[in-house]
Amino acid sequence: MTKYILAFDQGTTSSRSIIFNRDGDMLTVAQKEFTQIFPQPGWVEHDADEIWSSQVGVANEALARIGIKASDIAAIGITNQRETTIVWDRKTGKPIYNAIVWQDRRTAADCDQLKAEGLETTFQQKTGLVIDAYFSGTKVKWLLDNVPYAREKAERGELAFGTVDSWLMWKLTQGELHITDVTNACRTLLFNIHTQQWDDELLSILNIPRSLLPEVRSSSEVYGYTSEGIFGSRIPIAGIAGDQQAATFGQASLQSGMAKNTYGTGCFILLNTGNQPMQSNHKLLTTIAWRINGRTDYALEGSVFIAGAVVQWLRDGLEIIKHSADVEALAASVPDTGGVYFVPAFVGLGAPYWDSYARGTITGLTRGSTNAHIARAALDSIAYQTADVIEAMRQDSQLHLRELRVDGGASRNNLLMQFQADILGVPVVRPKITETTALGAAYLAGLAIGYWESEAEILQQWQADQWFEPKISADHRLNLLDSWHQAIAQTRHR
Ligand SMILES: Nc1ncnc2c1ncn2[C@@H]1O[C@H](COP(=O)(O)OP(=O)(O)O)[C@@H](O)[C@H]1O
Ligand SMILES: O=P(O)(O)OC[C@H](O)CO
Repeated sequence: MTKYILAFDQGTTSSRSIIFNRDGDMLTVAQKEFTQIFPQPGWVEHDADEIWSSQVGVANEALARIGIKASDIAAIGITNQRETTIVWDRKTGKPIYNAIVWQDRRTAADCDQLKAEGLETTFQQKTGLVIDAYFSGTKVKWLLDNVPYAREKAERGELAFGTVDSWLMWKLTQGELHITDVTNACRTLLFNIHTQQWDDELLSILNIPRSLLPEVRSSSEVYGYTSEGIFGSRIPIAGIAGDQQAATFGQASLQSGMAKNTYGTGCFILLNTGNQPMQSNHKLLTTIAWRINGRTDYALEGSVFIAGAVVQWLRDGLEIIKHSADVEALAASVPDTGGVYFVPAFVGLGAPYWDSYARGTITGLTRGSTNAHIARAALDSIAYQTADVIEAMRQDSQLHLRELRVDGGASRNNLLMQFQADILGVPVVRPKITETTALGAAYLAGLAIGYWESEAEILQQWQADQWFEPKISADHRLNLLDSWHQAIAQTRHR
């Protein structure tokens, strides 16, 4: 009987389950959006039970669609929205509060306080991260300080913390396993990326008891099996990685110097830097790309908070398009932005600025500006933000990128991809399989059980679909970037 790999891709806006075969072909995708909860401005939550029910629901749907059973699945790989924080009661298995999502800014003032205490270097040297509300650490502290009796319970060892991978693993094994992998652990502000251990000094700064924390494992190994009641028969769970690291793996950016950008709600650019962590001098993150068979690869990451989400705002806020895909035709109806620049700092700015208090700005409007100019400026902003990150990577690593591999919903937009190549002066390449996040998780699981033999096999499976070559002159590029940086300056919080 042919066996398949089932990937769980638990994202910010939807849960997806995708089934792959040995050739890395996608046989089916089942997807379900779930509720986004905005209790206050700047706060974003998910219902952790809905995360679980939607994920298991789409897994069953995917199996049913192609008429296979759990016993036909060789292994499950899990990939997930990162940093999103869940704390649950070990005895009842019930979350003590909603999941606090990576986008949530409620702990921005706590982060300011940590910075004022001069702790930036300590956190950066140990975790590779900047102090920001984006990461899990201050979210866990907030839960312990604000949910009634949470701290007392945590101190008695009654609570468990996990990112979404840990939560899914706990549910899949009915409370048998409380684990995470290094790629998720390294996004918490609590994990030392050099020793690959939870760090007592950081735990004490944030006042988080160690008993809350999951055991940290590699990204590719048989961690355990799904409980019998869930899919009928027990399936090995053999891969875990945060979604951006999984996408880097799925893009076969397996060698130092290779980079990918995923254009979803935000944009996440990861540059593989090989077996040594590279510290950034330009506010990029040093992150673990994966750990396989005792070997750790690292990446430099630039996280941009608003990318495809600016297109959603054109759709839902301004209502100038009906569907996200309509933005391409509207933007292409004008030759350029007519001098309009749009900085979509709706939730502040991520890398390389890390300005929590910047807000969105549109500059250069004239009587001649139209919806089309604004749409084009919105698309361009995605490419400019990426260019800022890649310039910071160039300065940090001295590497000149040979190509940028792209994926994610907005990478379908050819106008955007062409402008991305133009503004970078680097070719952009879109692969045949753009579900690279799920594919990466499938590969990690498959490697652990010998379904795929080696990373060399994975390198061979990656195939380009479309190339976008830079077409504008270096002078034109510099002028555009200069105007963009003037717009950024107007956006910054002073
Ligand atoms: N043709 C398009 N042009 C620009 N943006 C698009 C297009 N199609 C989808 N998007 C944007 O891509 C995002 C969805 O991509 P996806 O990879 O599913 O994101 P996520 O995993 O963050 O939920 C949405 O923000 C949407 O506005
Ligand atoms: O779920 P996505 O694709 O928006 O990715 C979210 C990132 O993991 C946040 O760090």
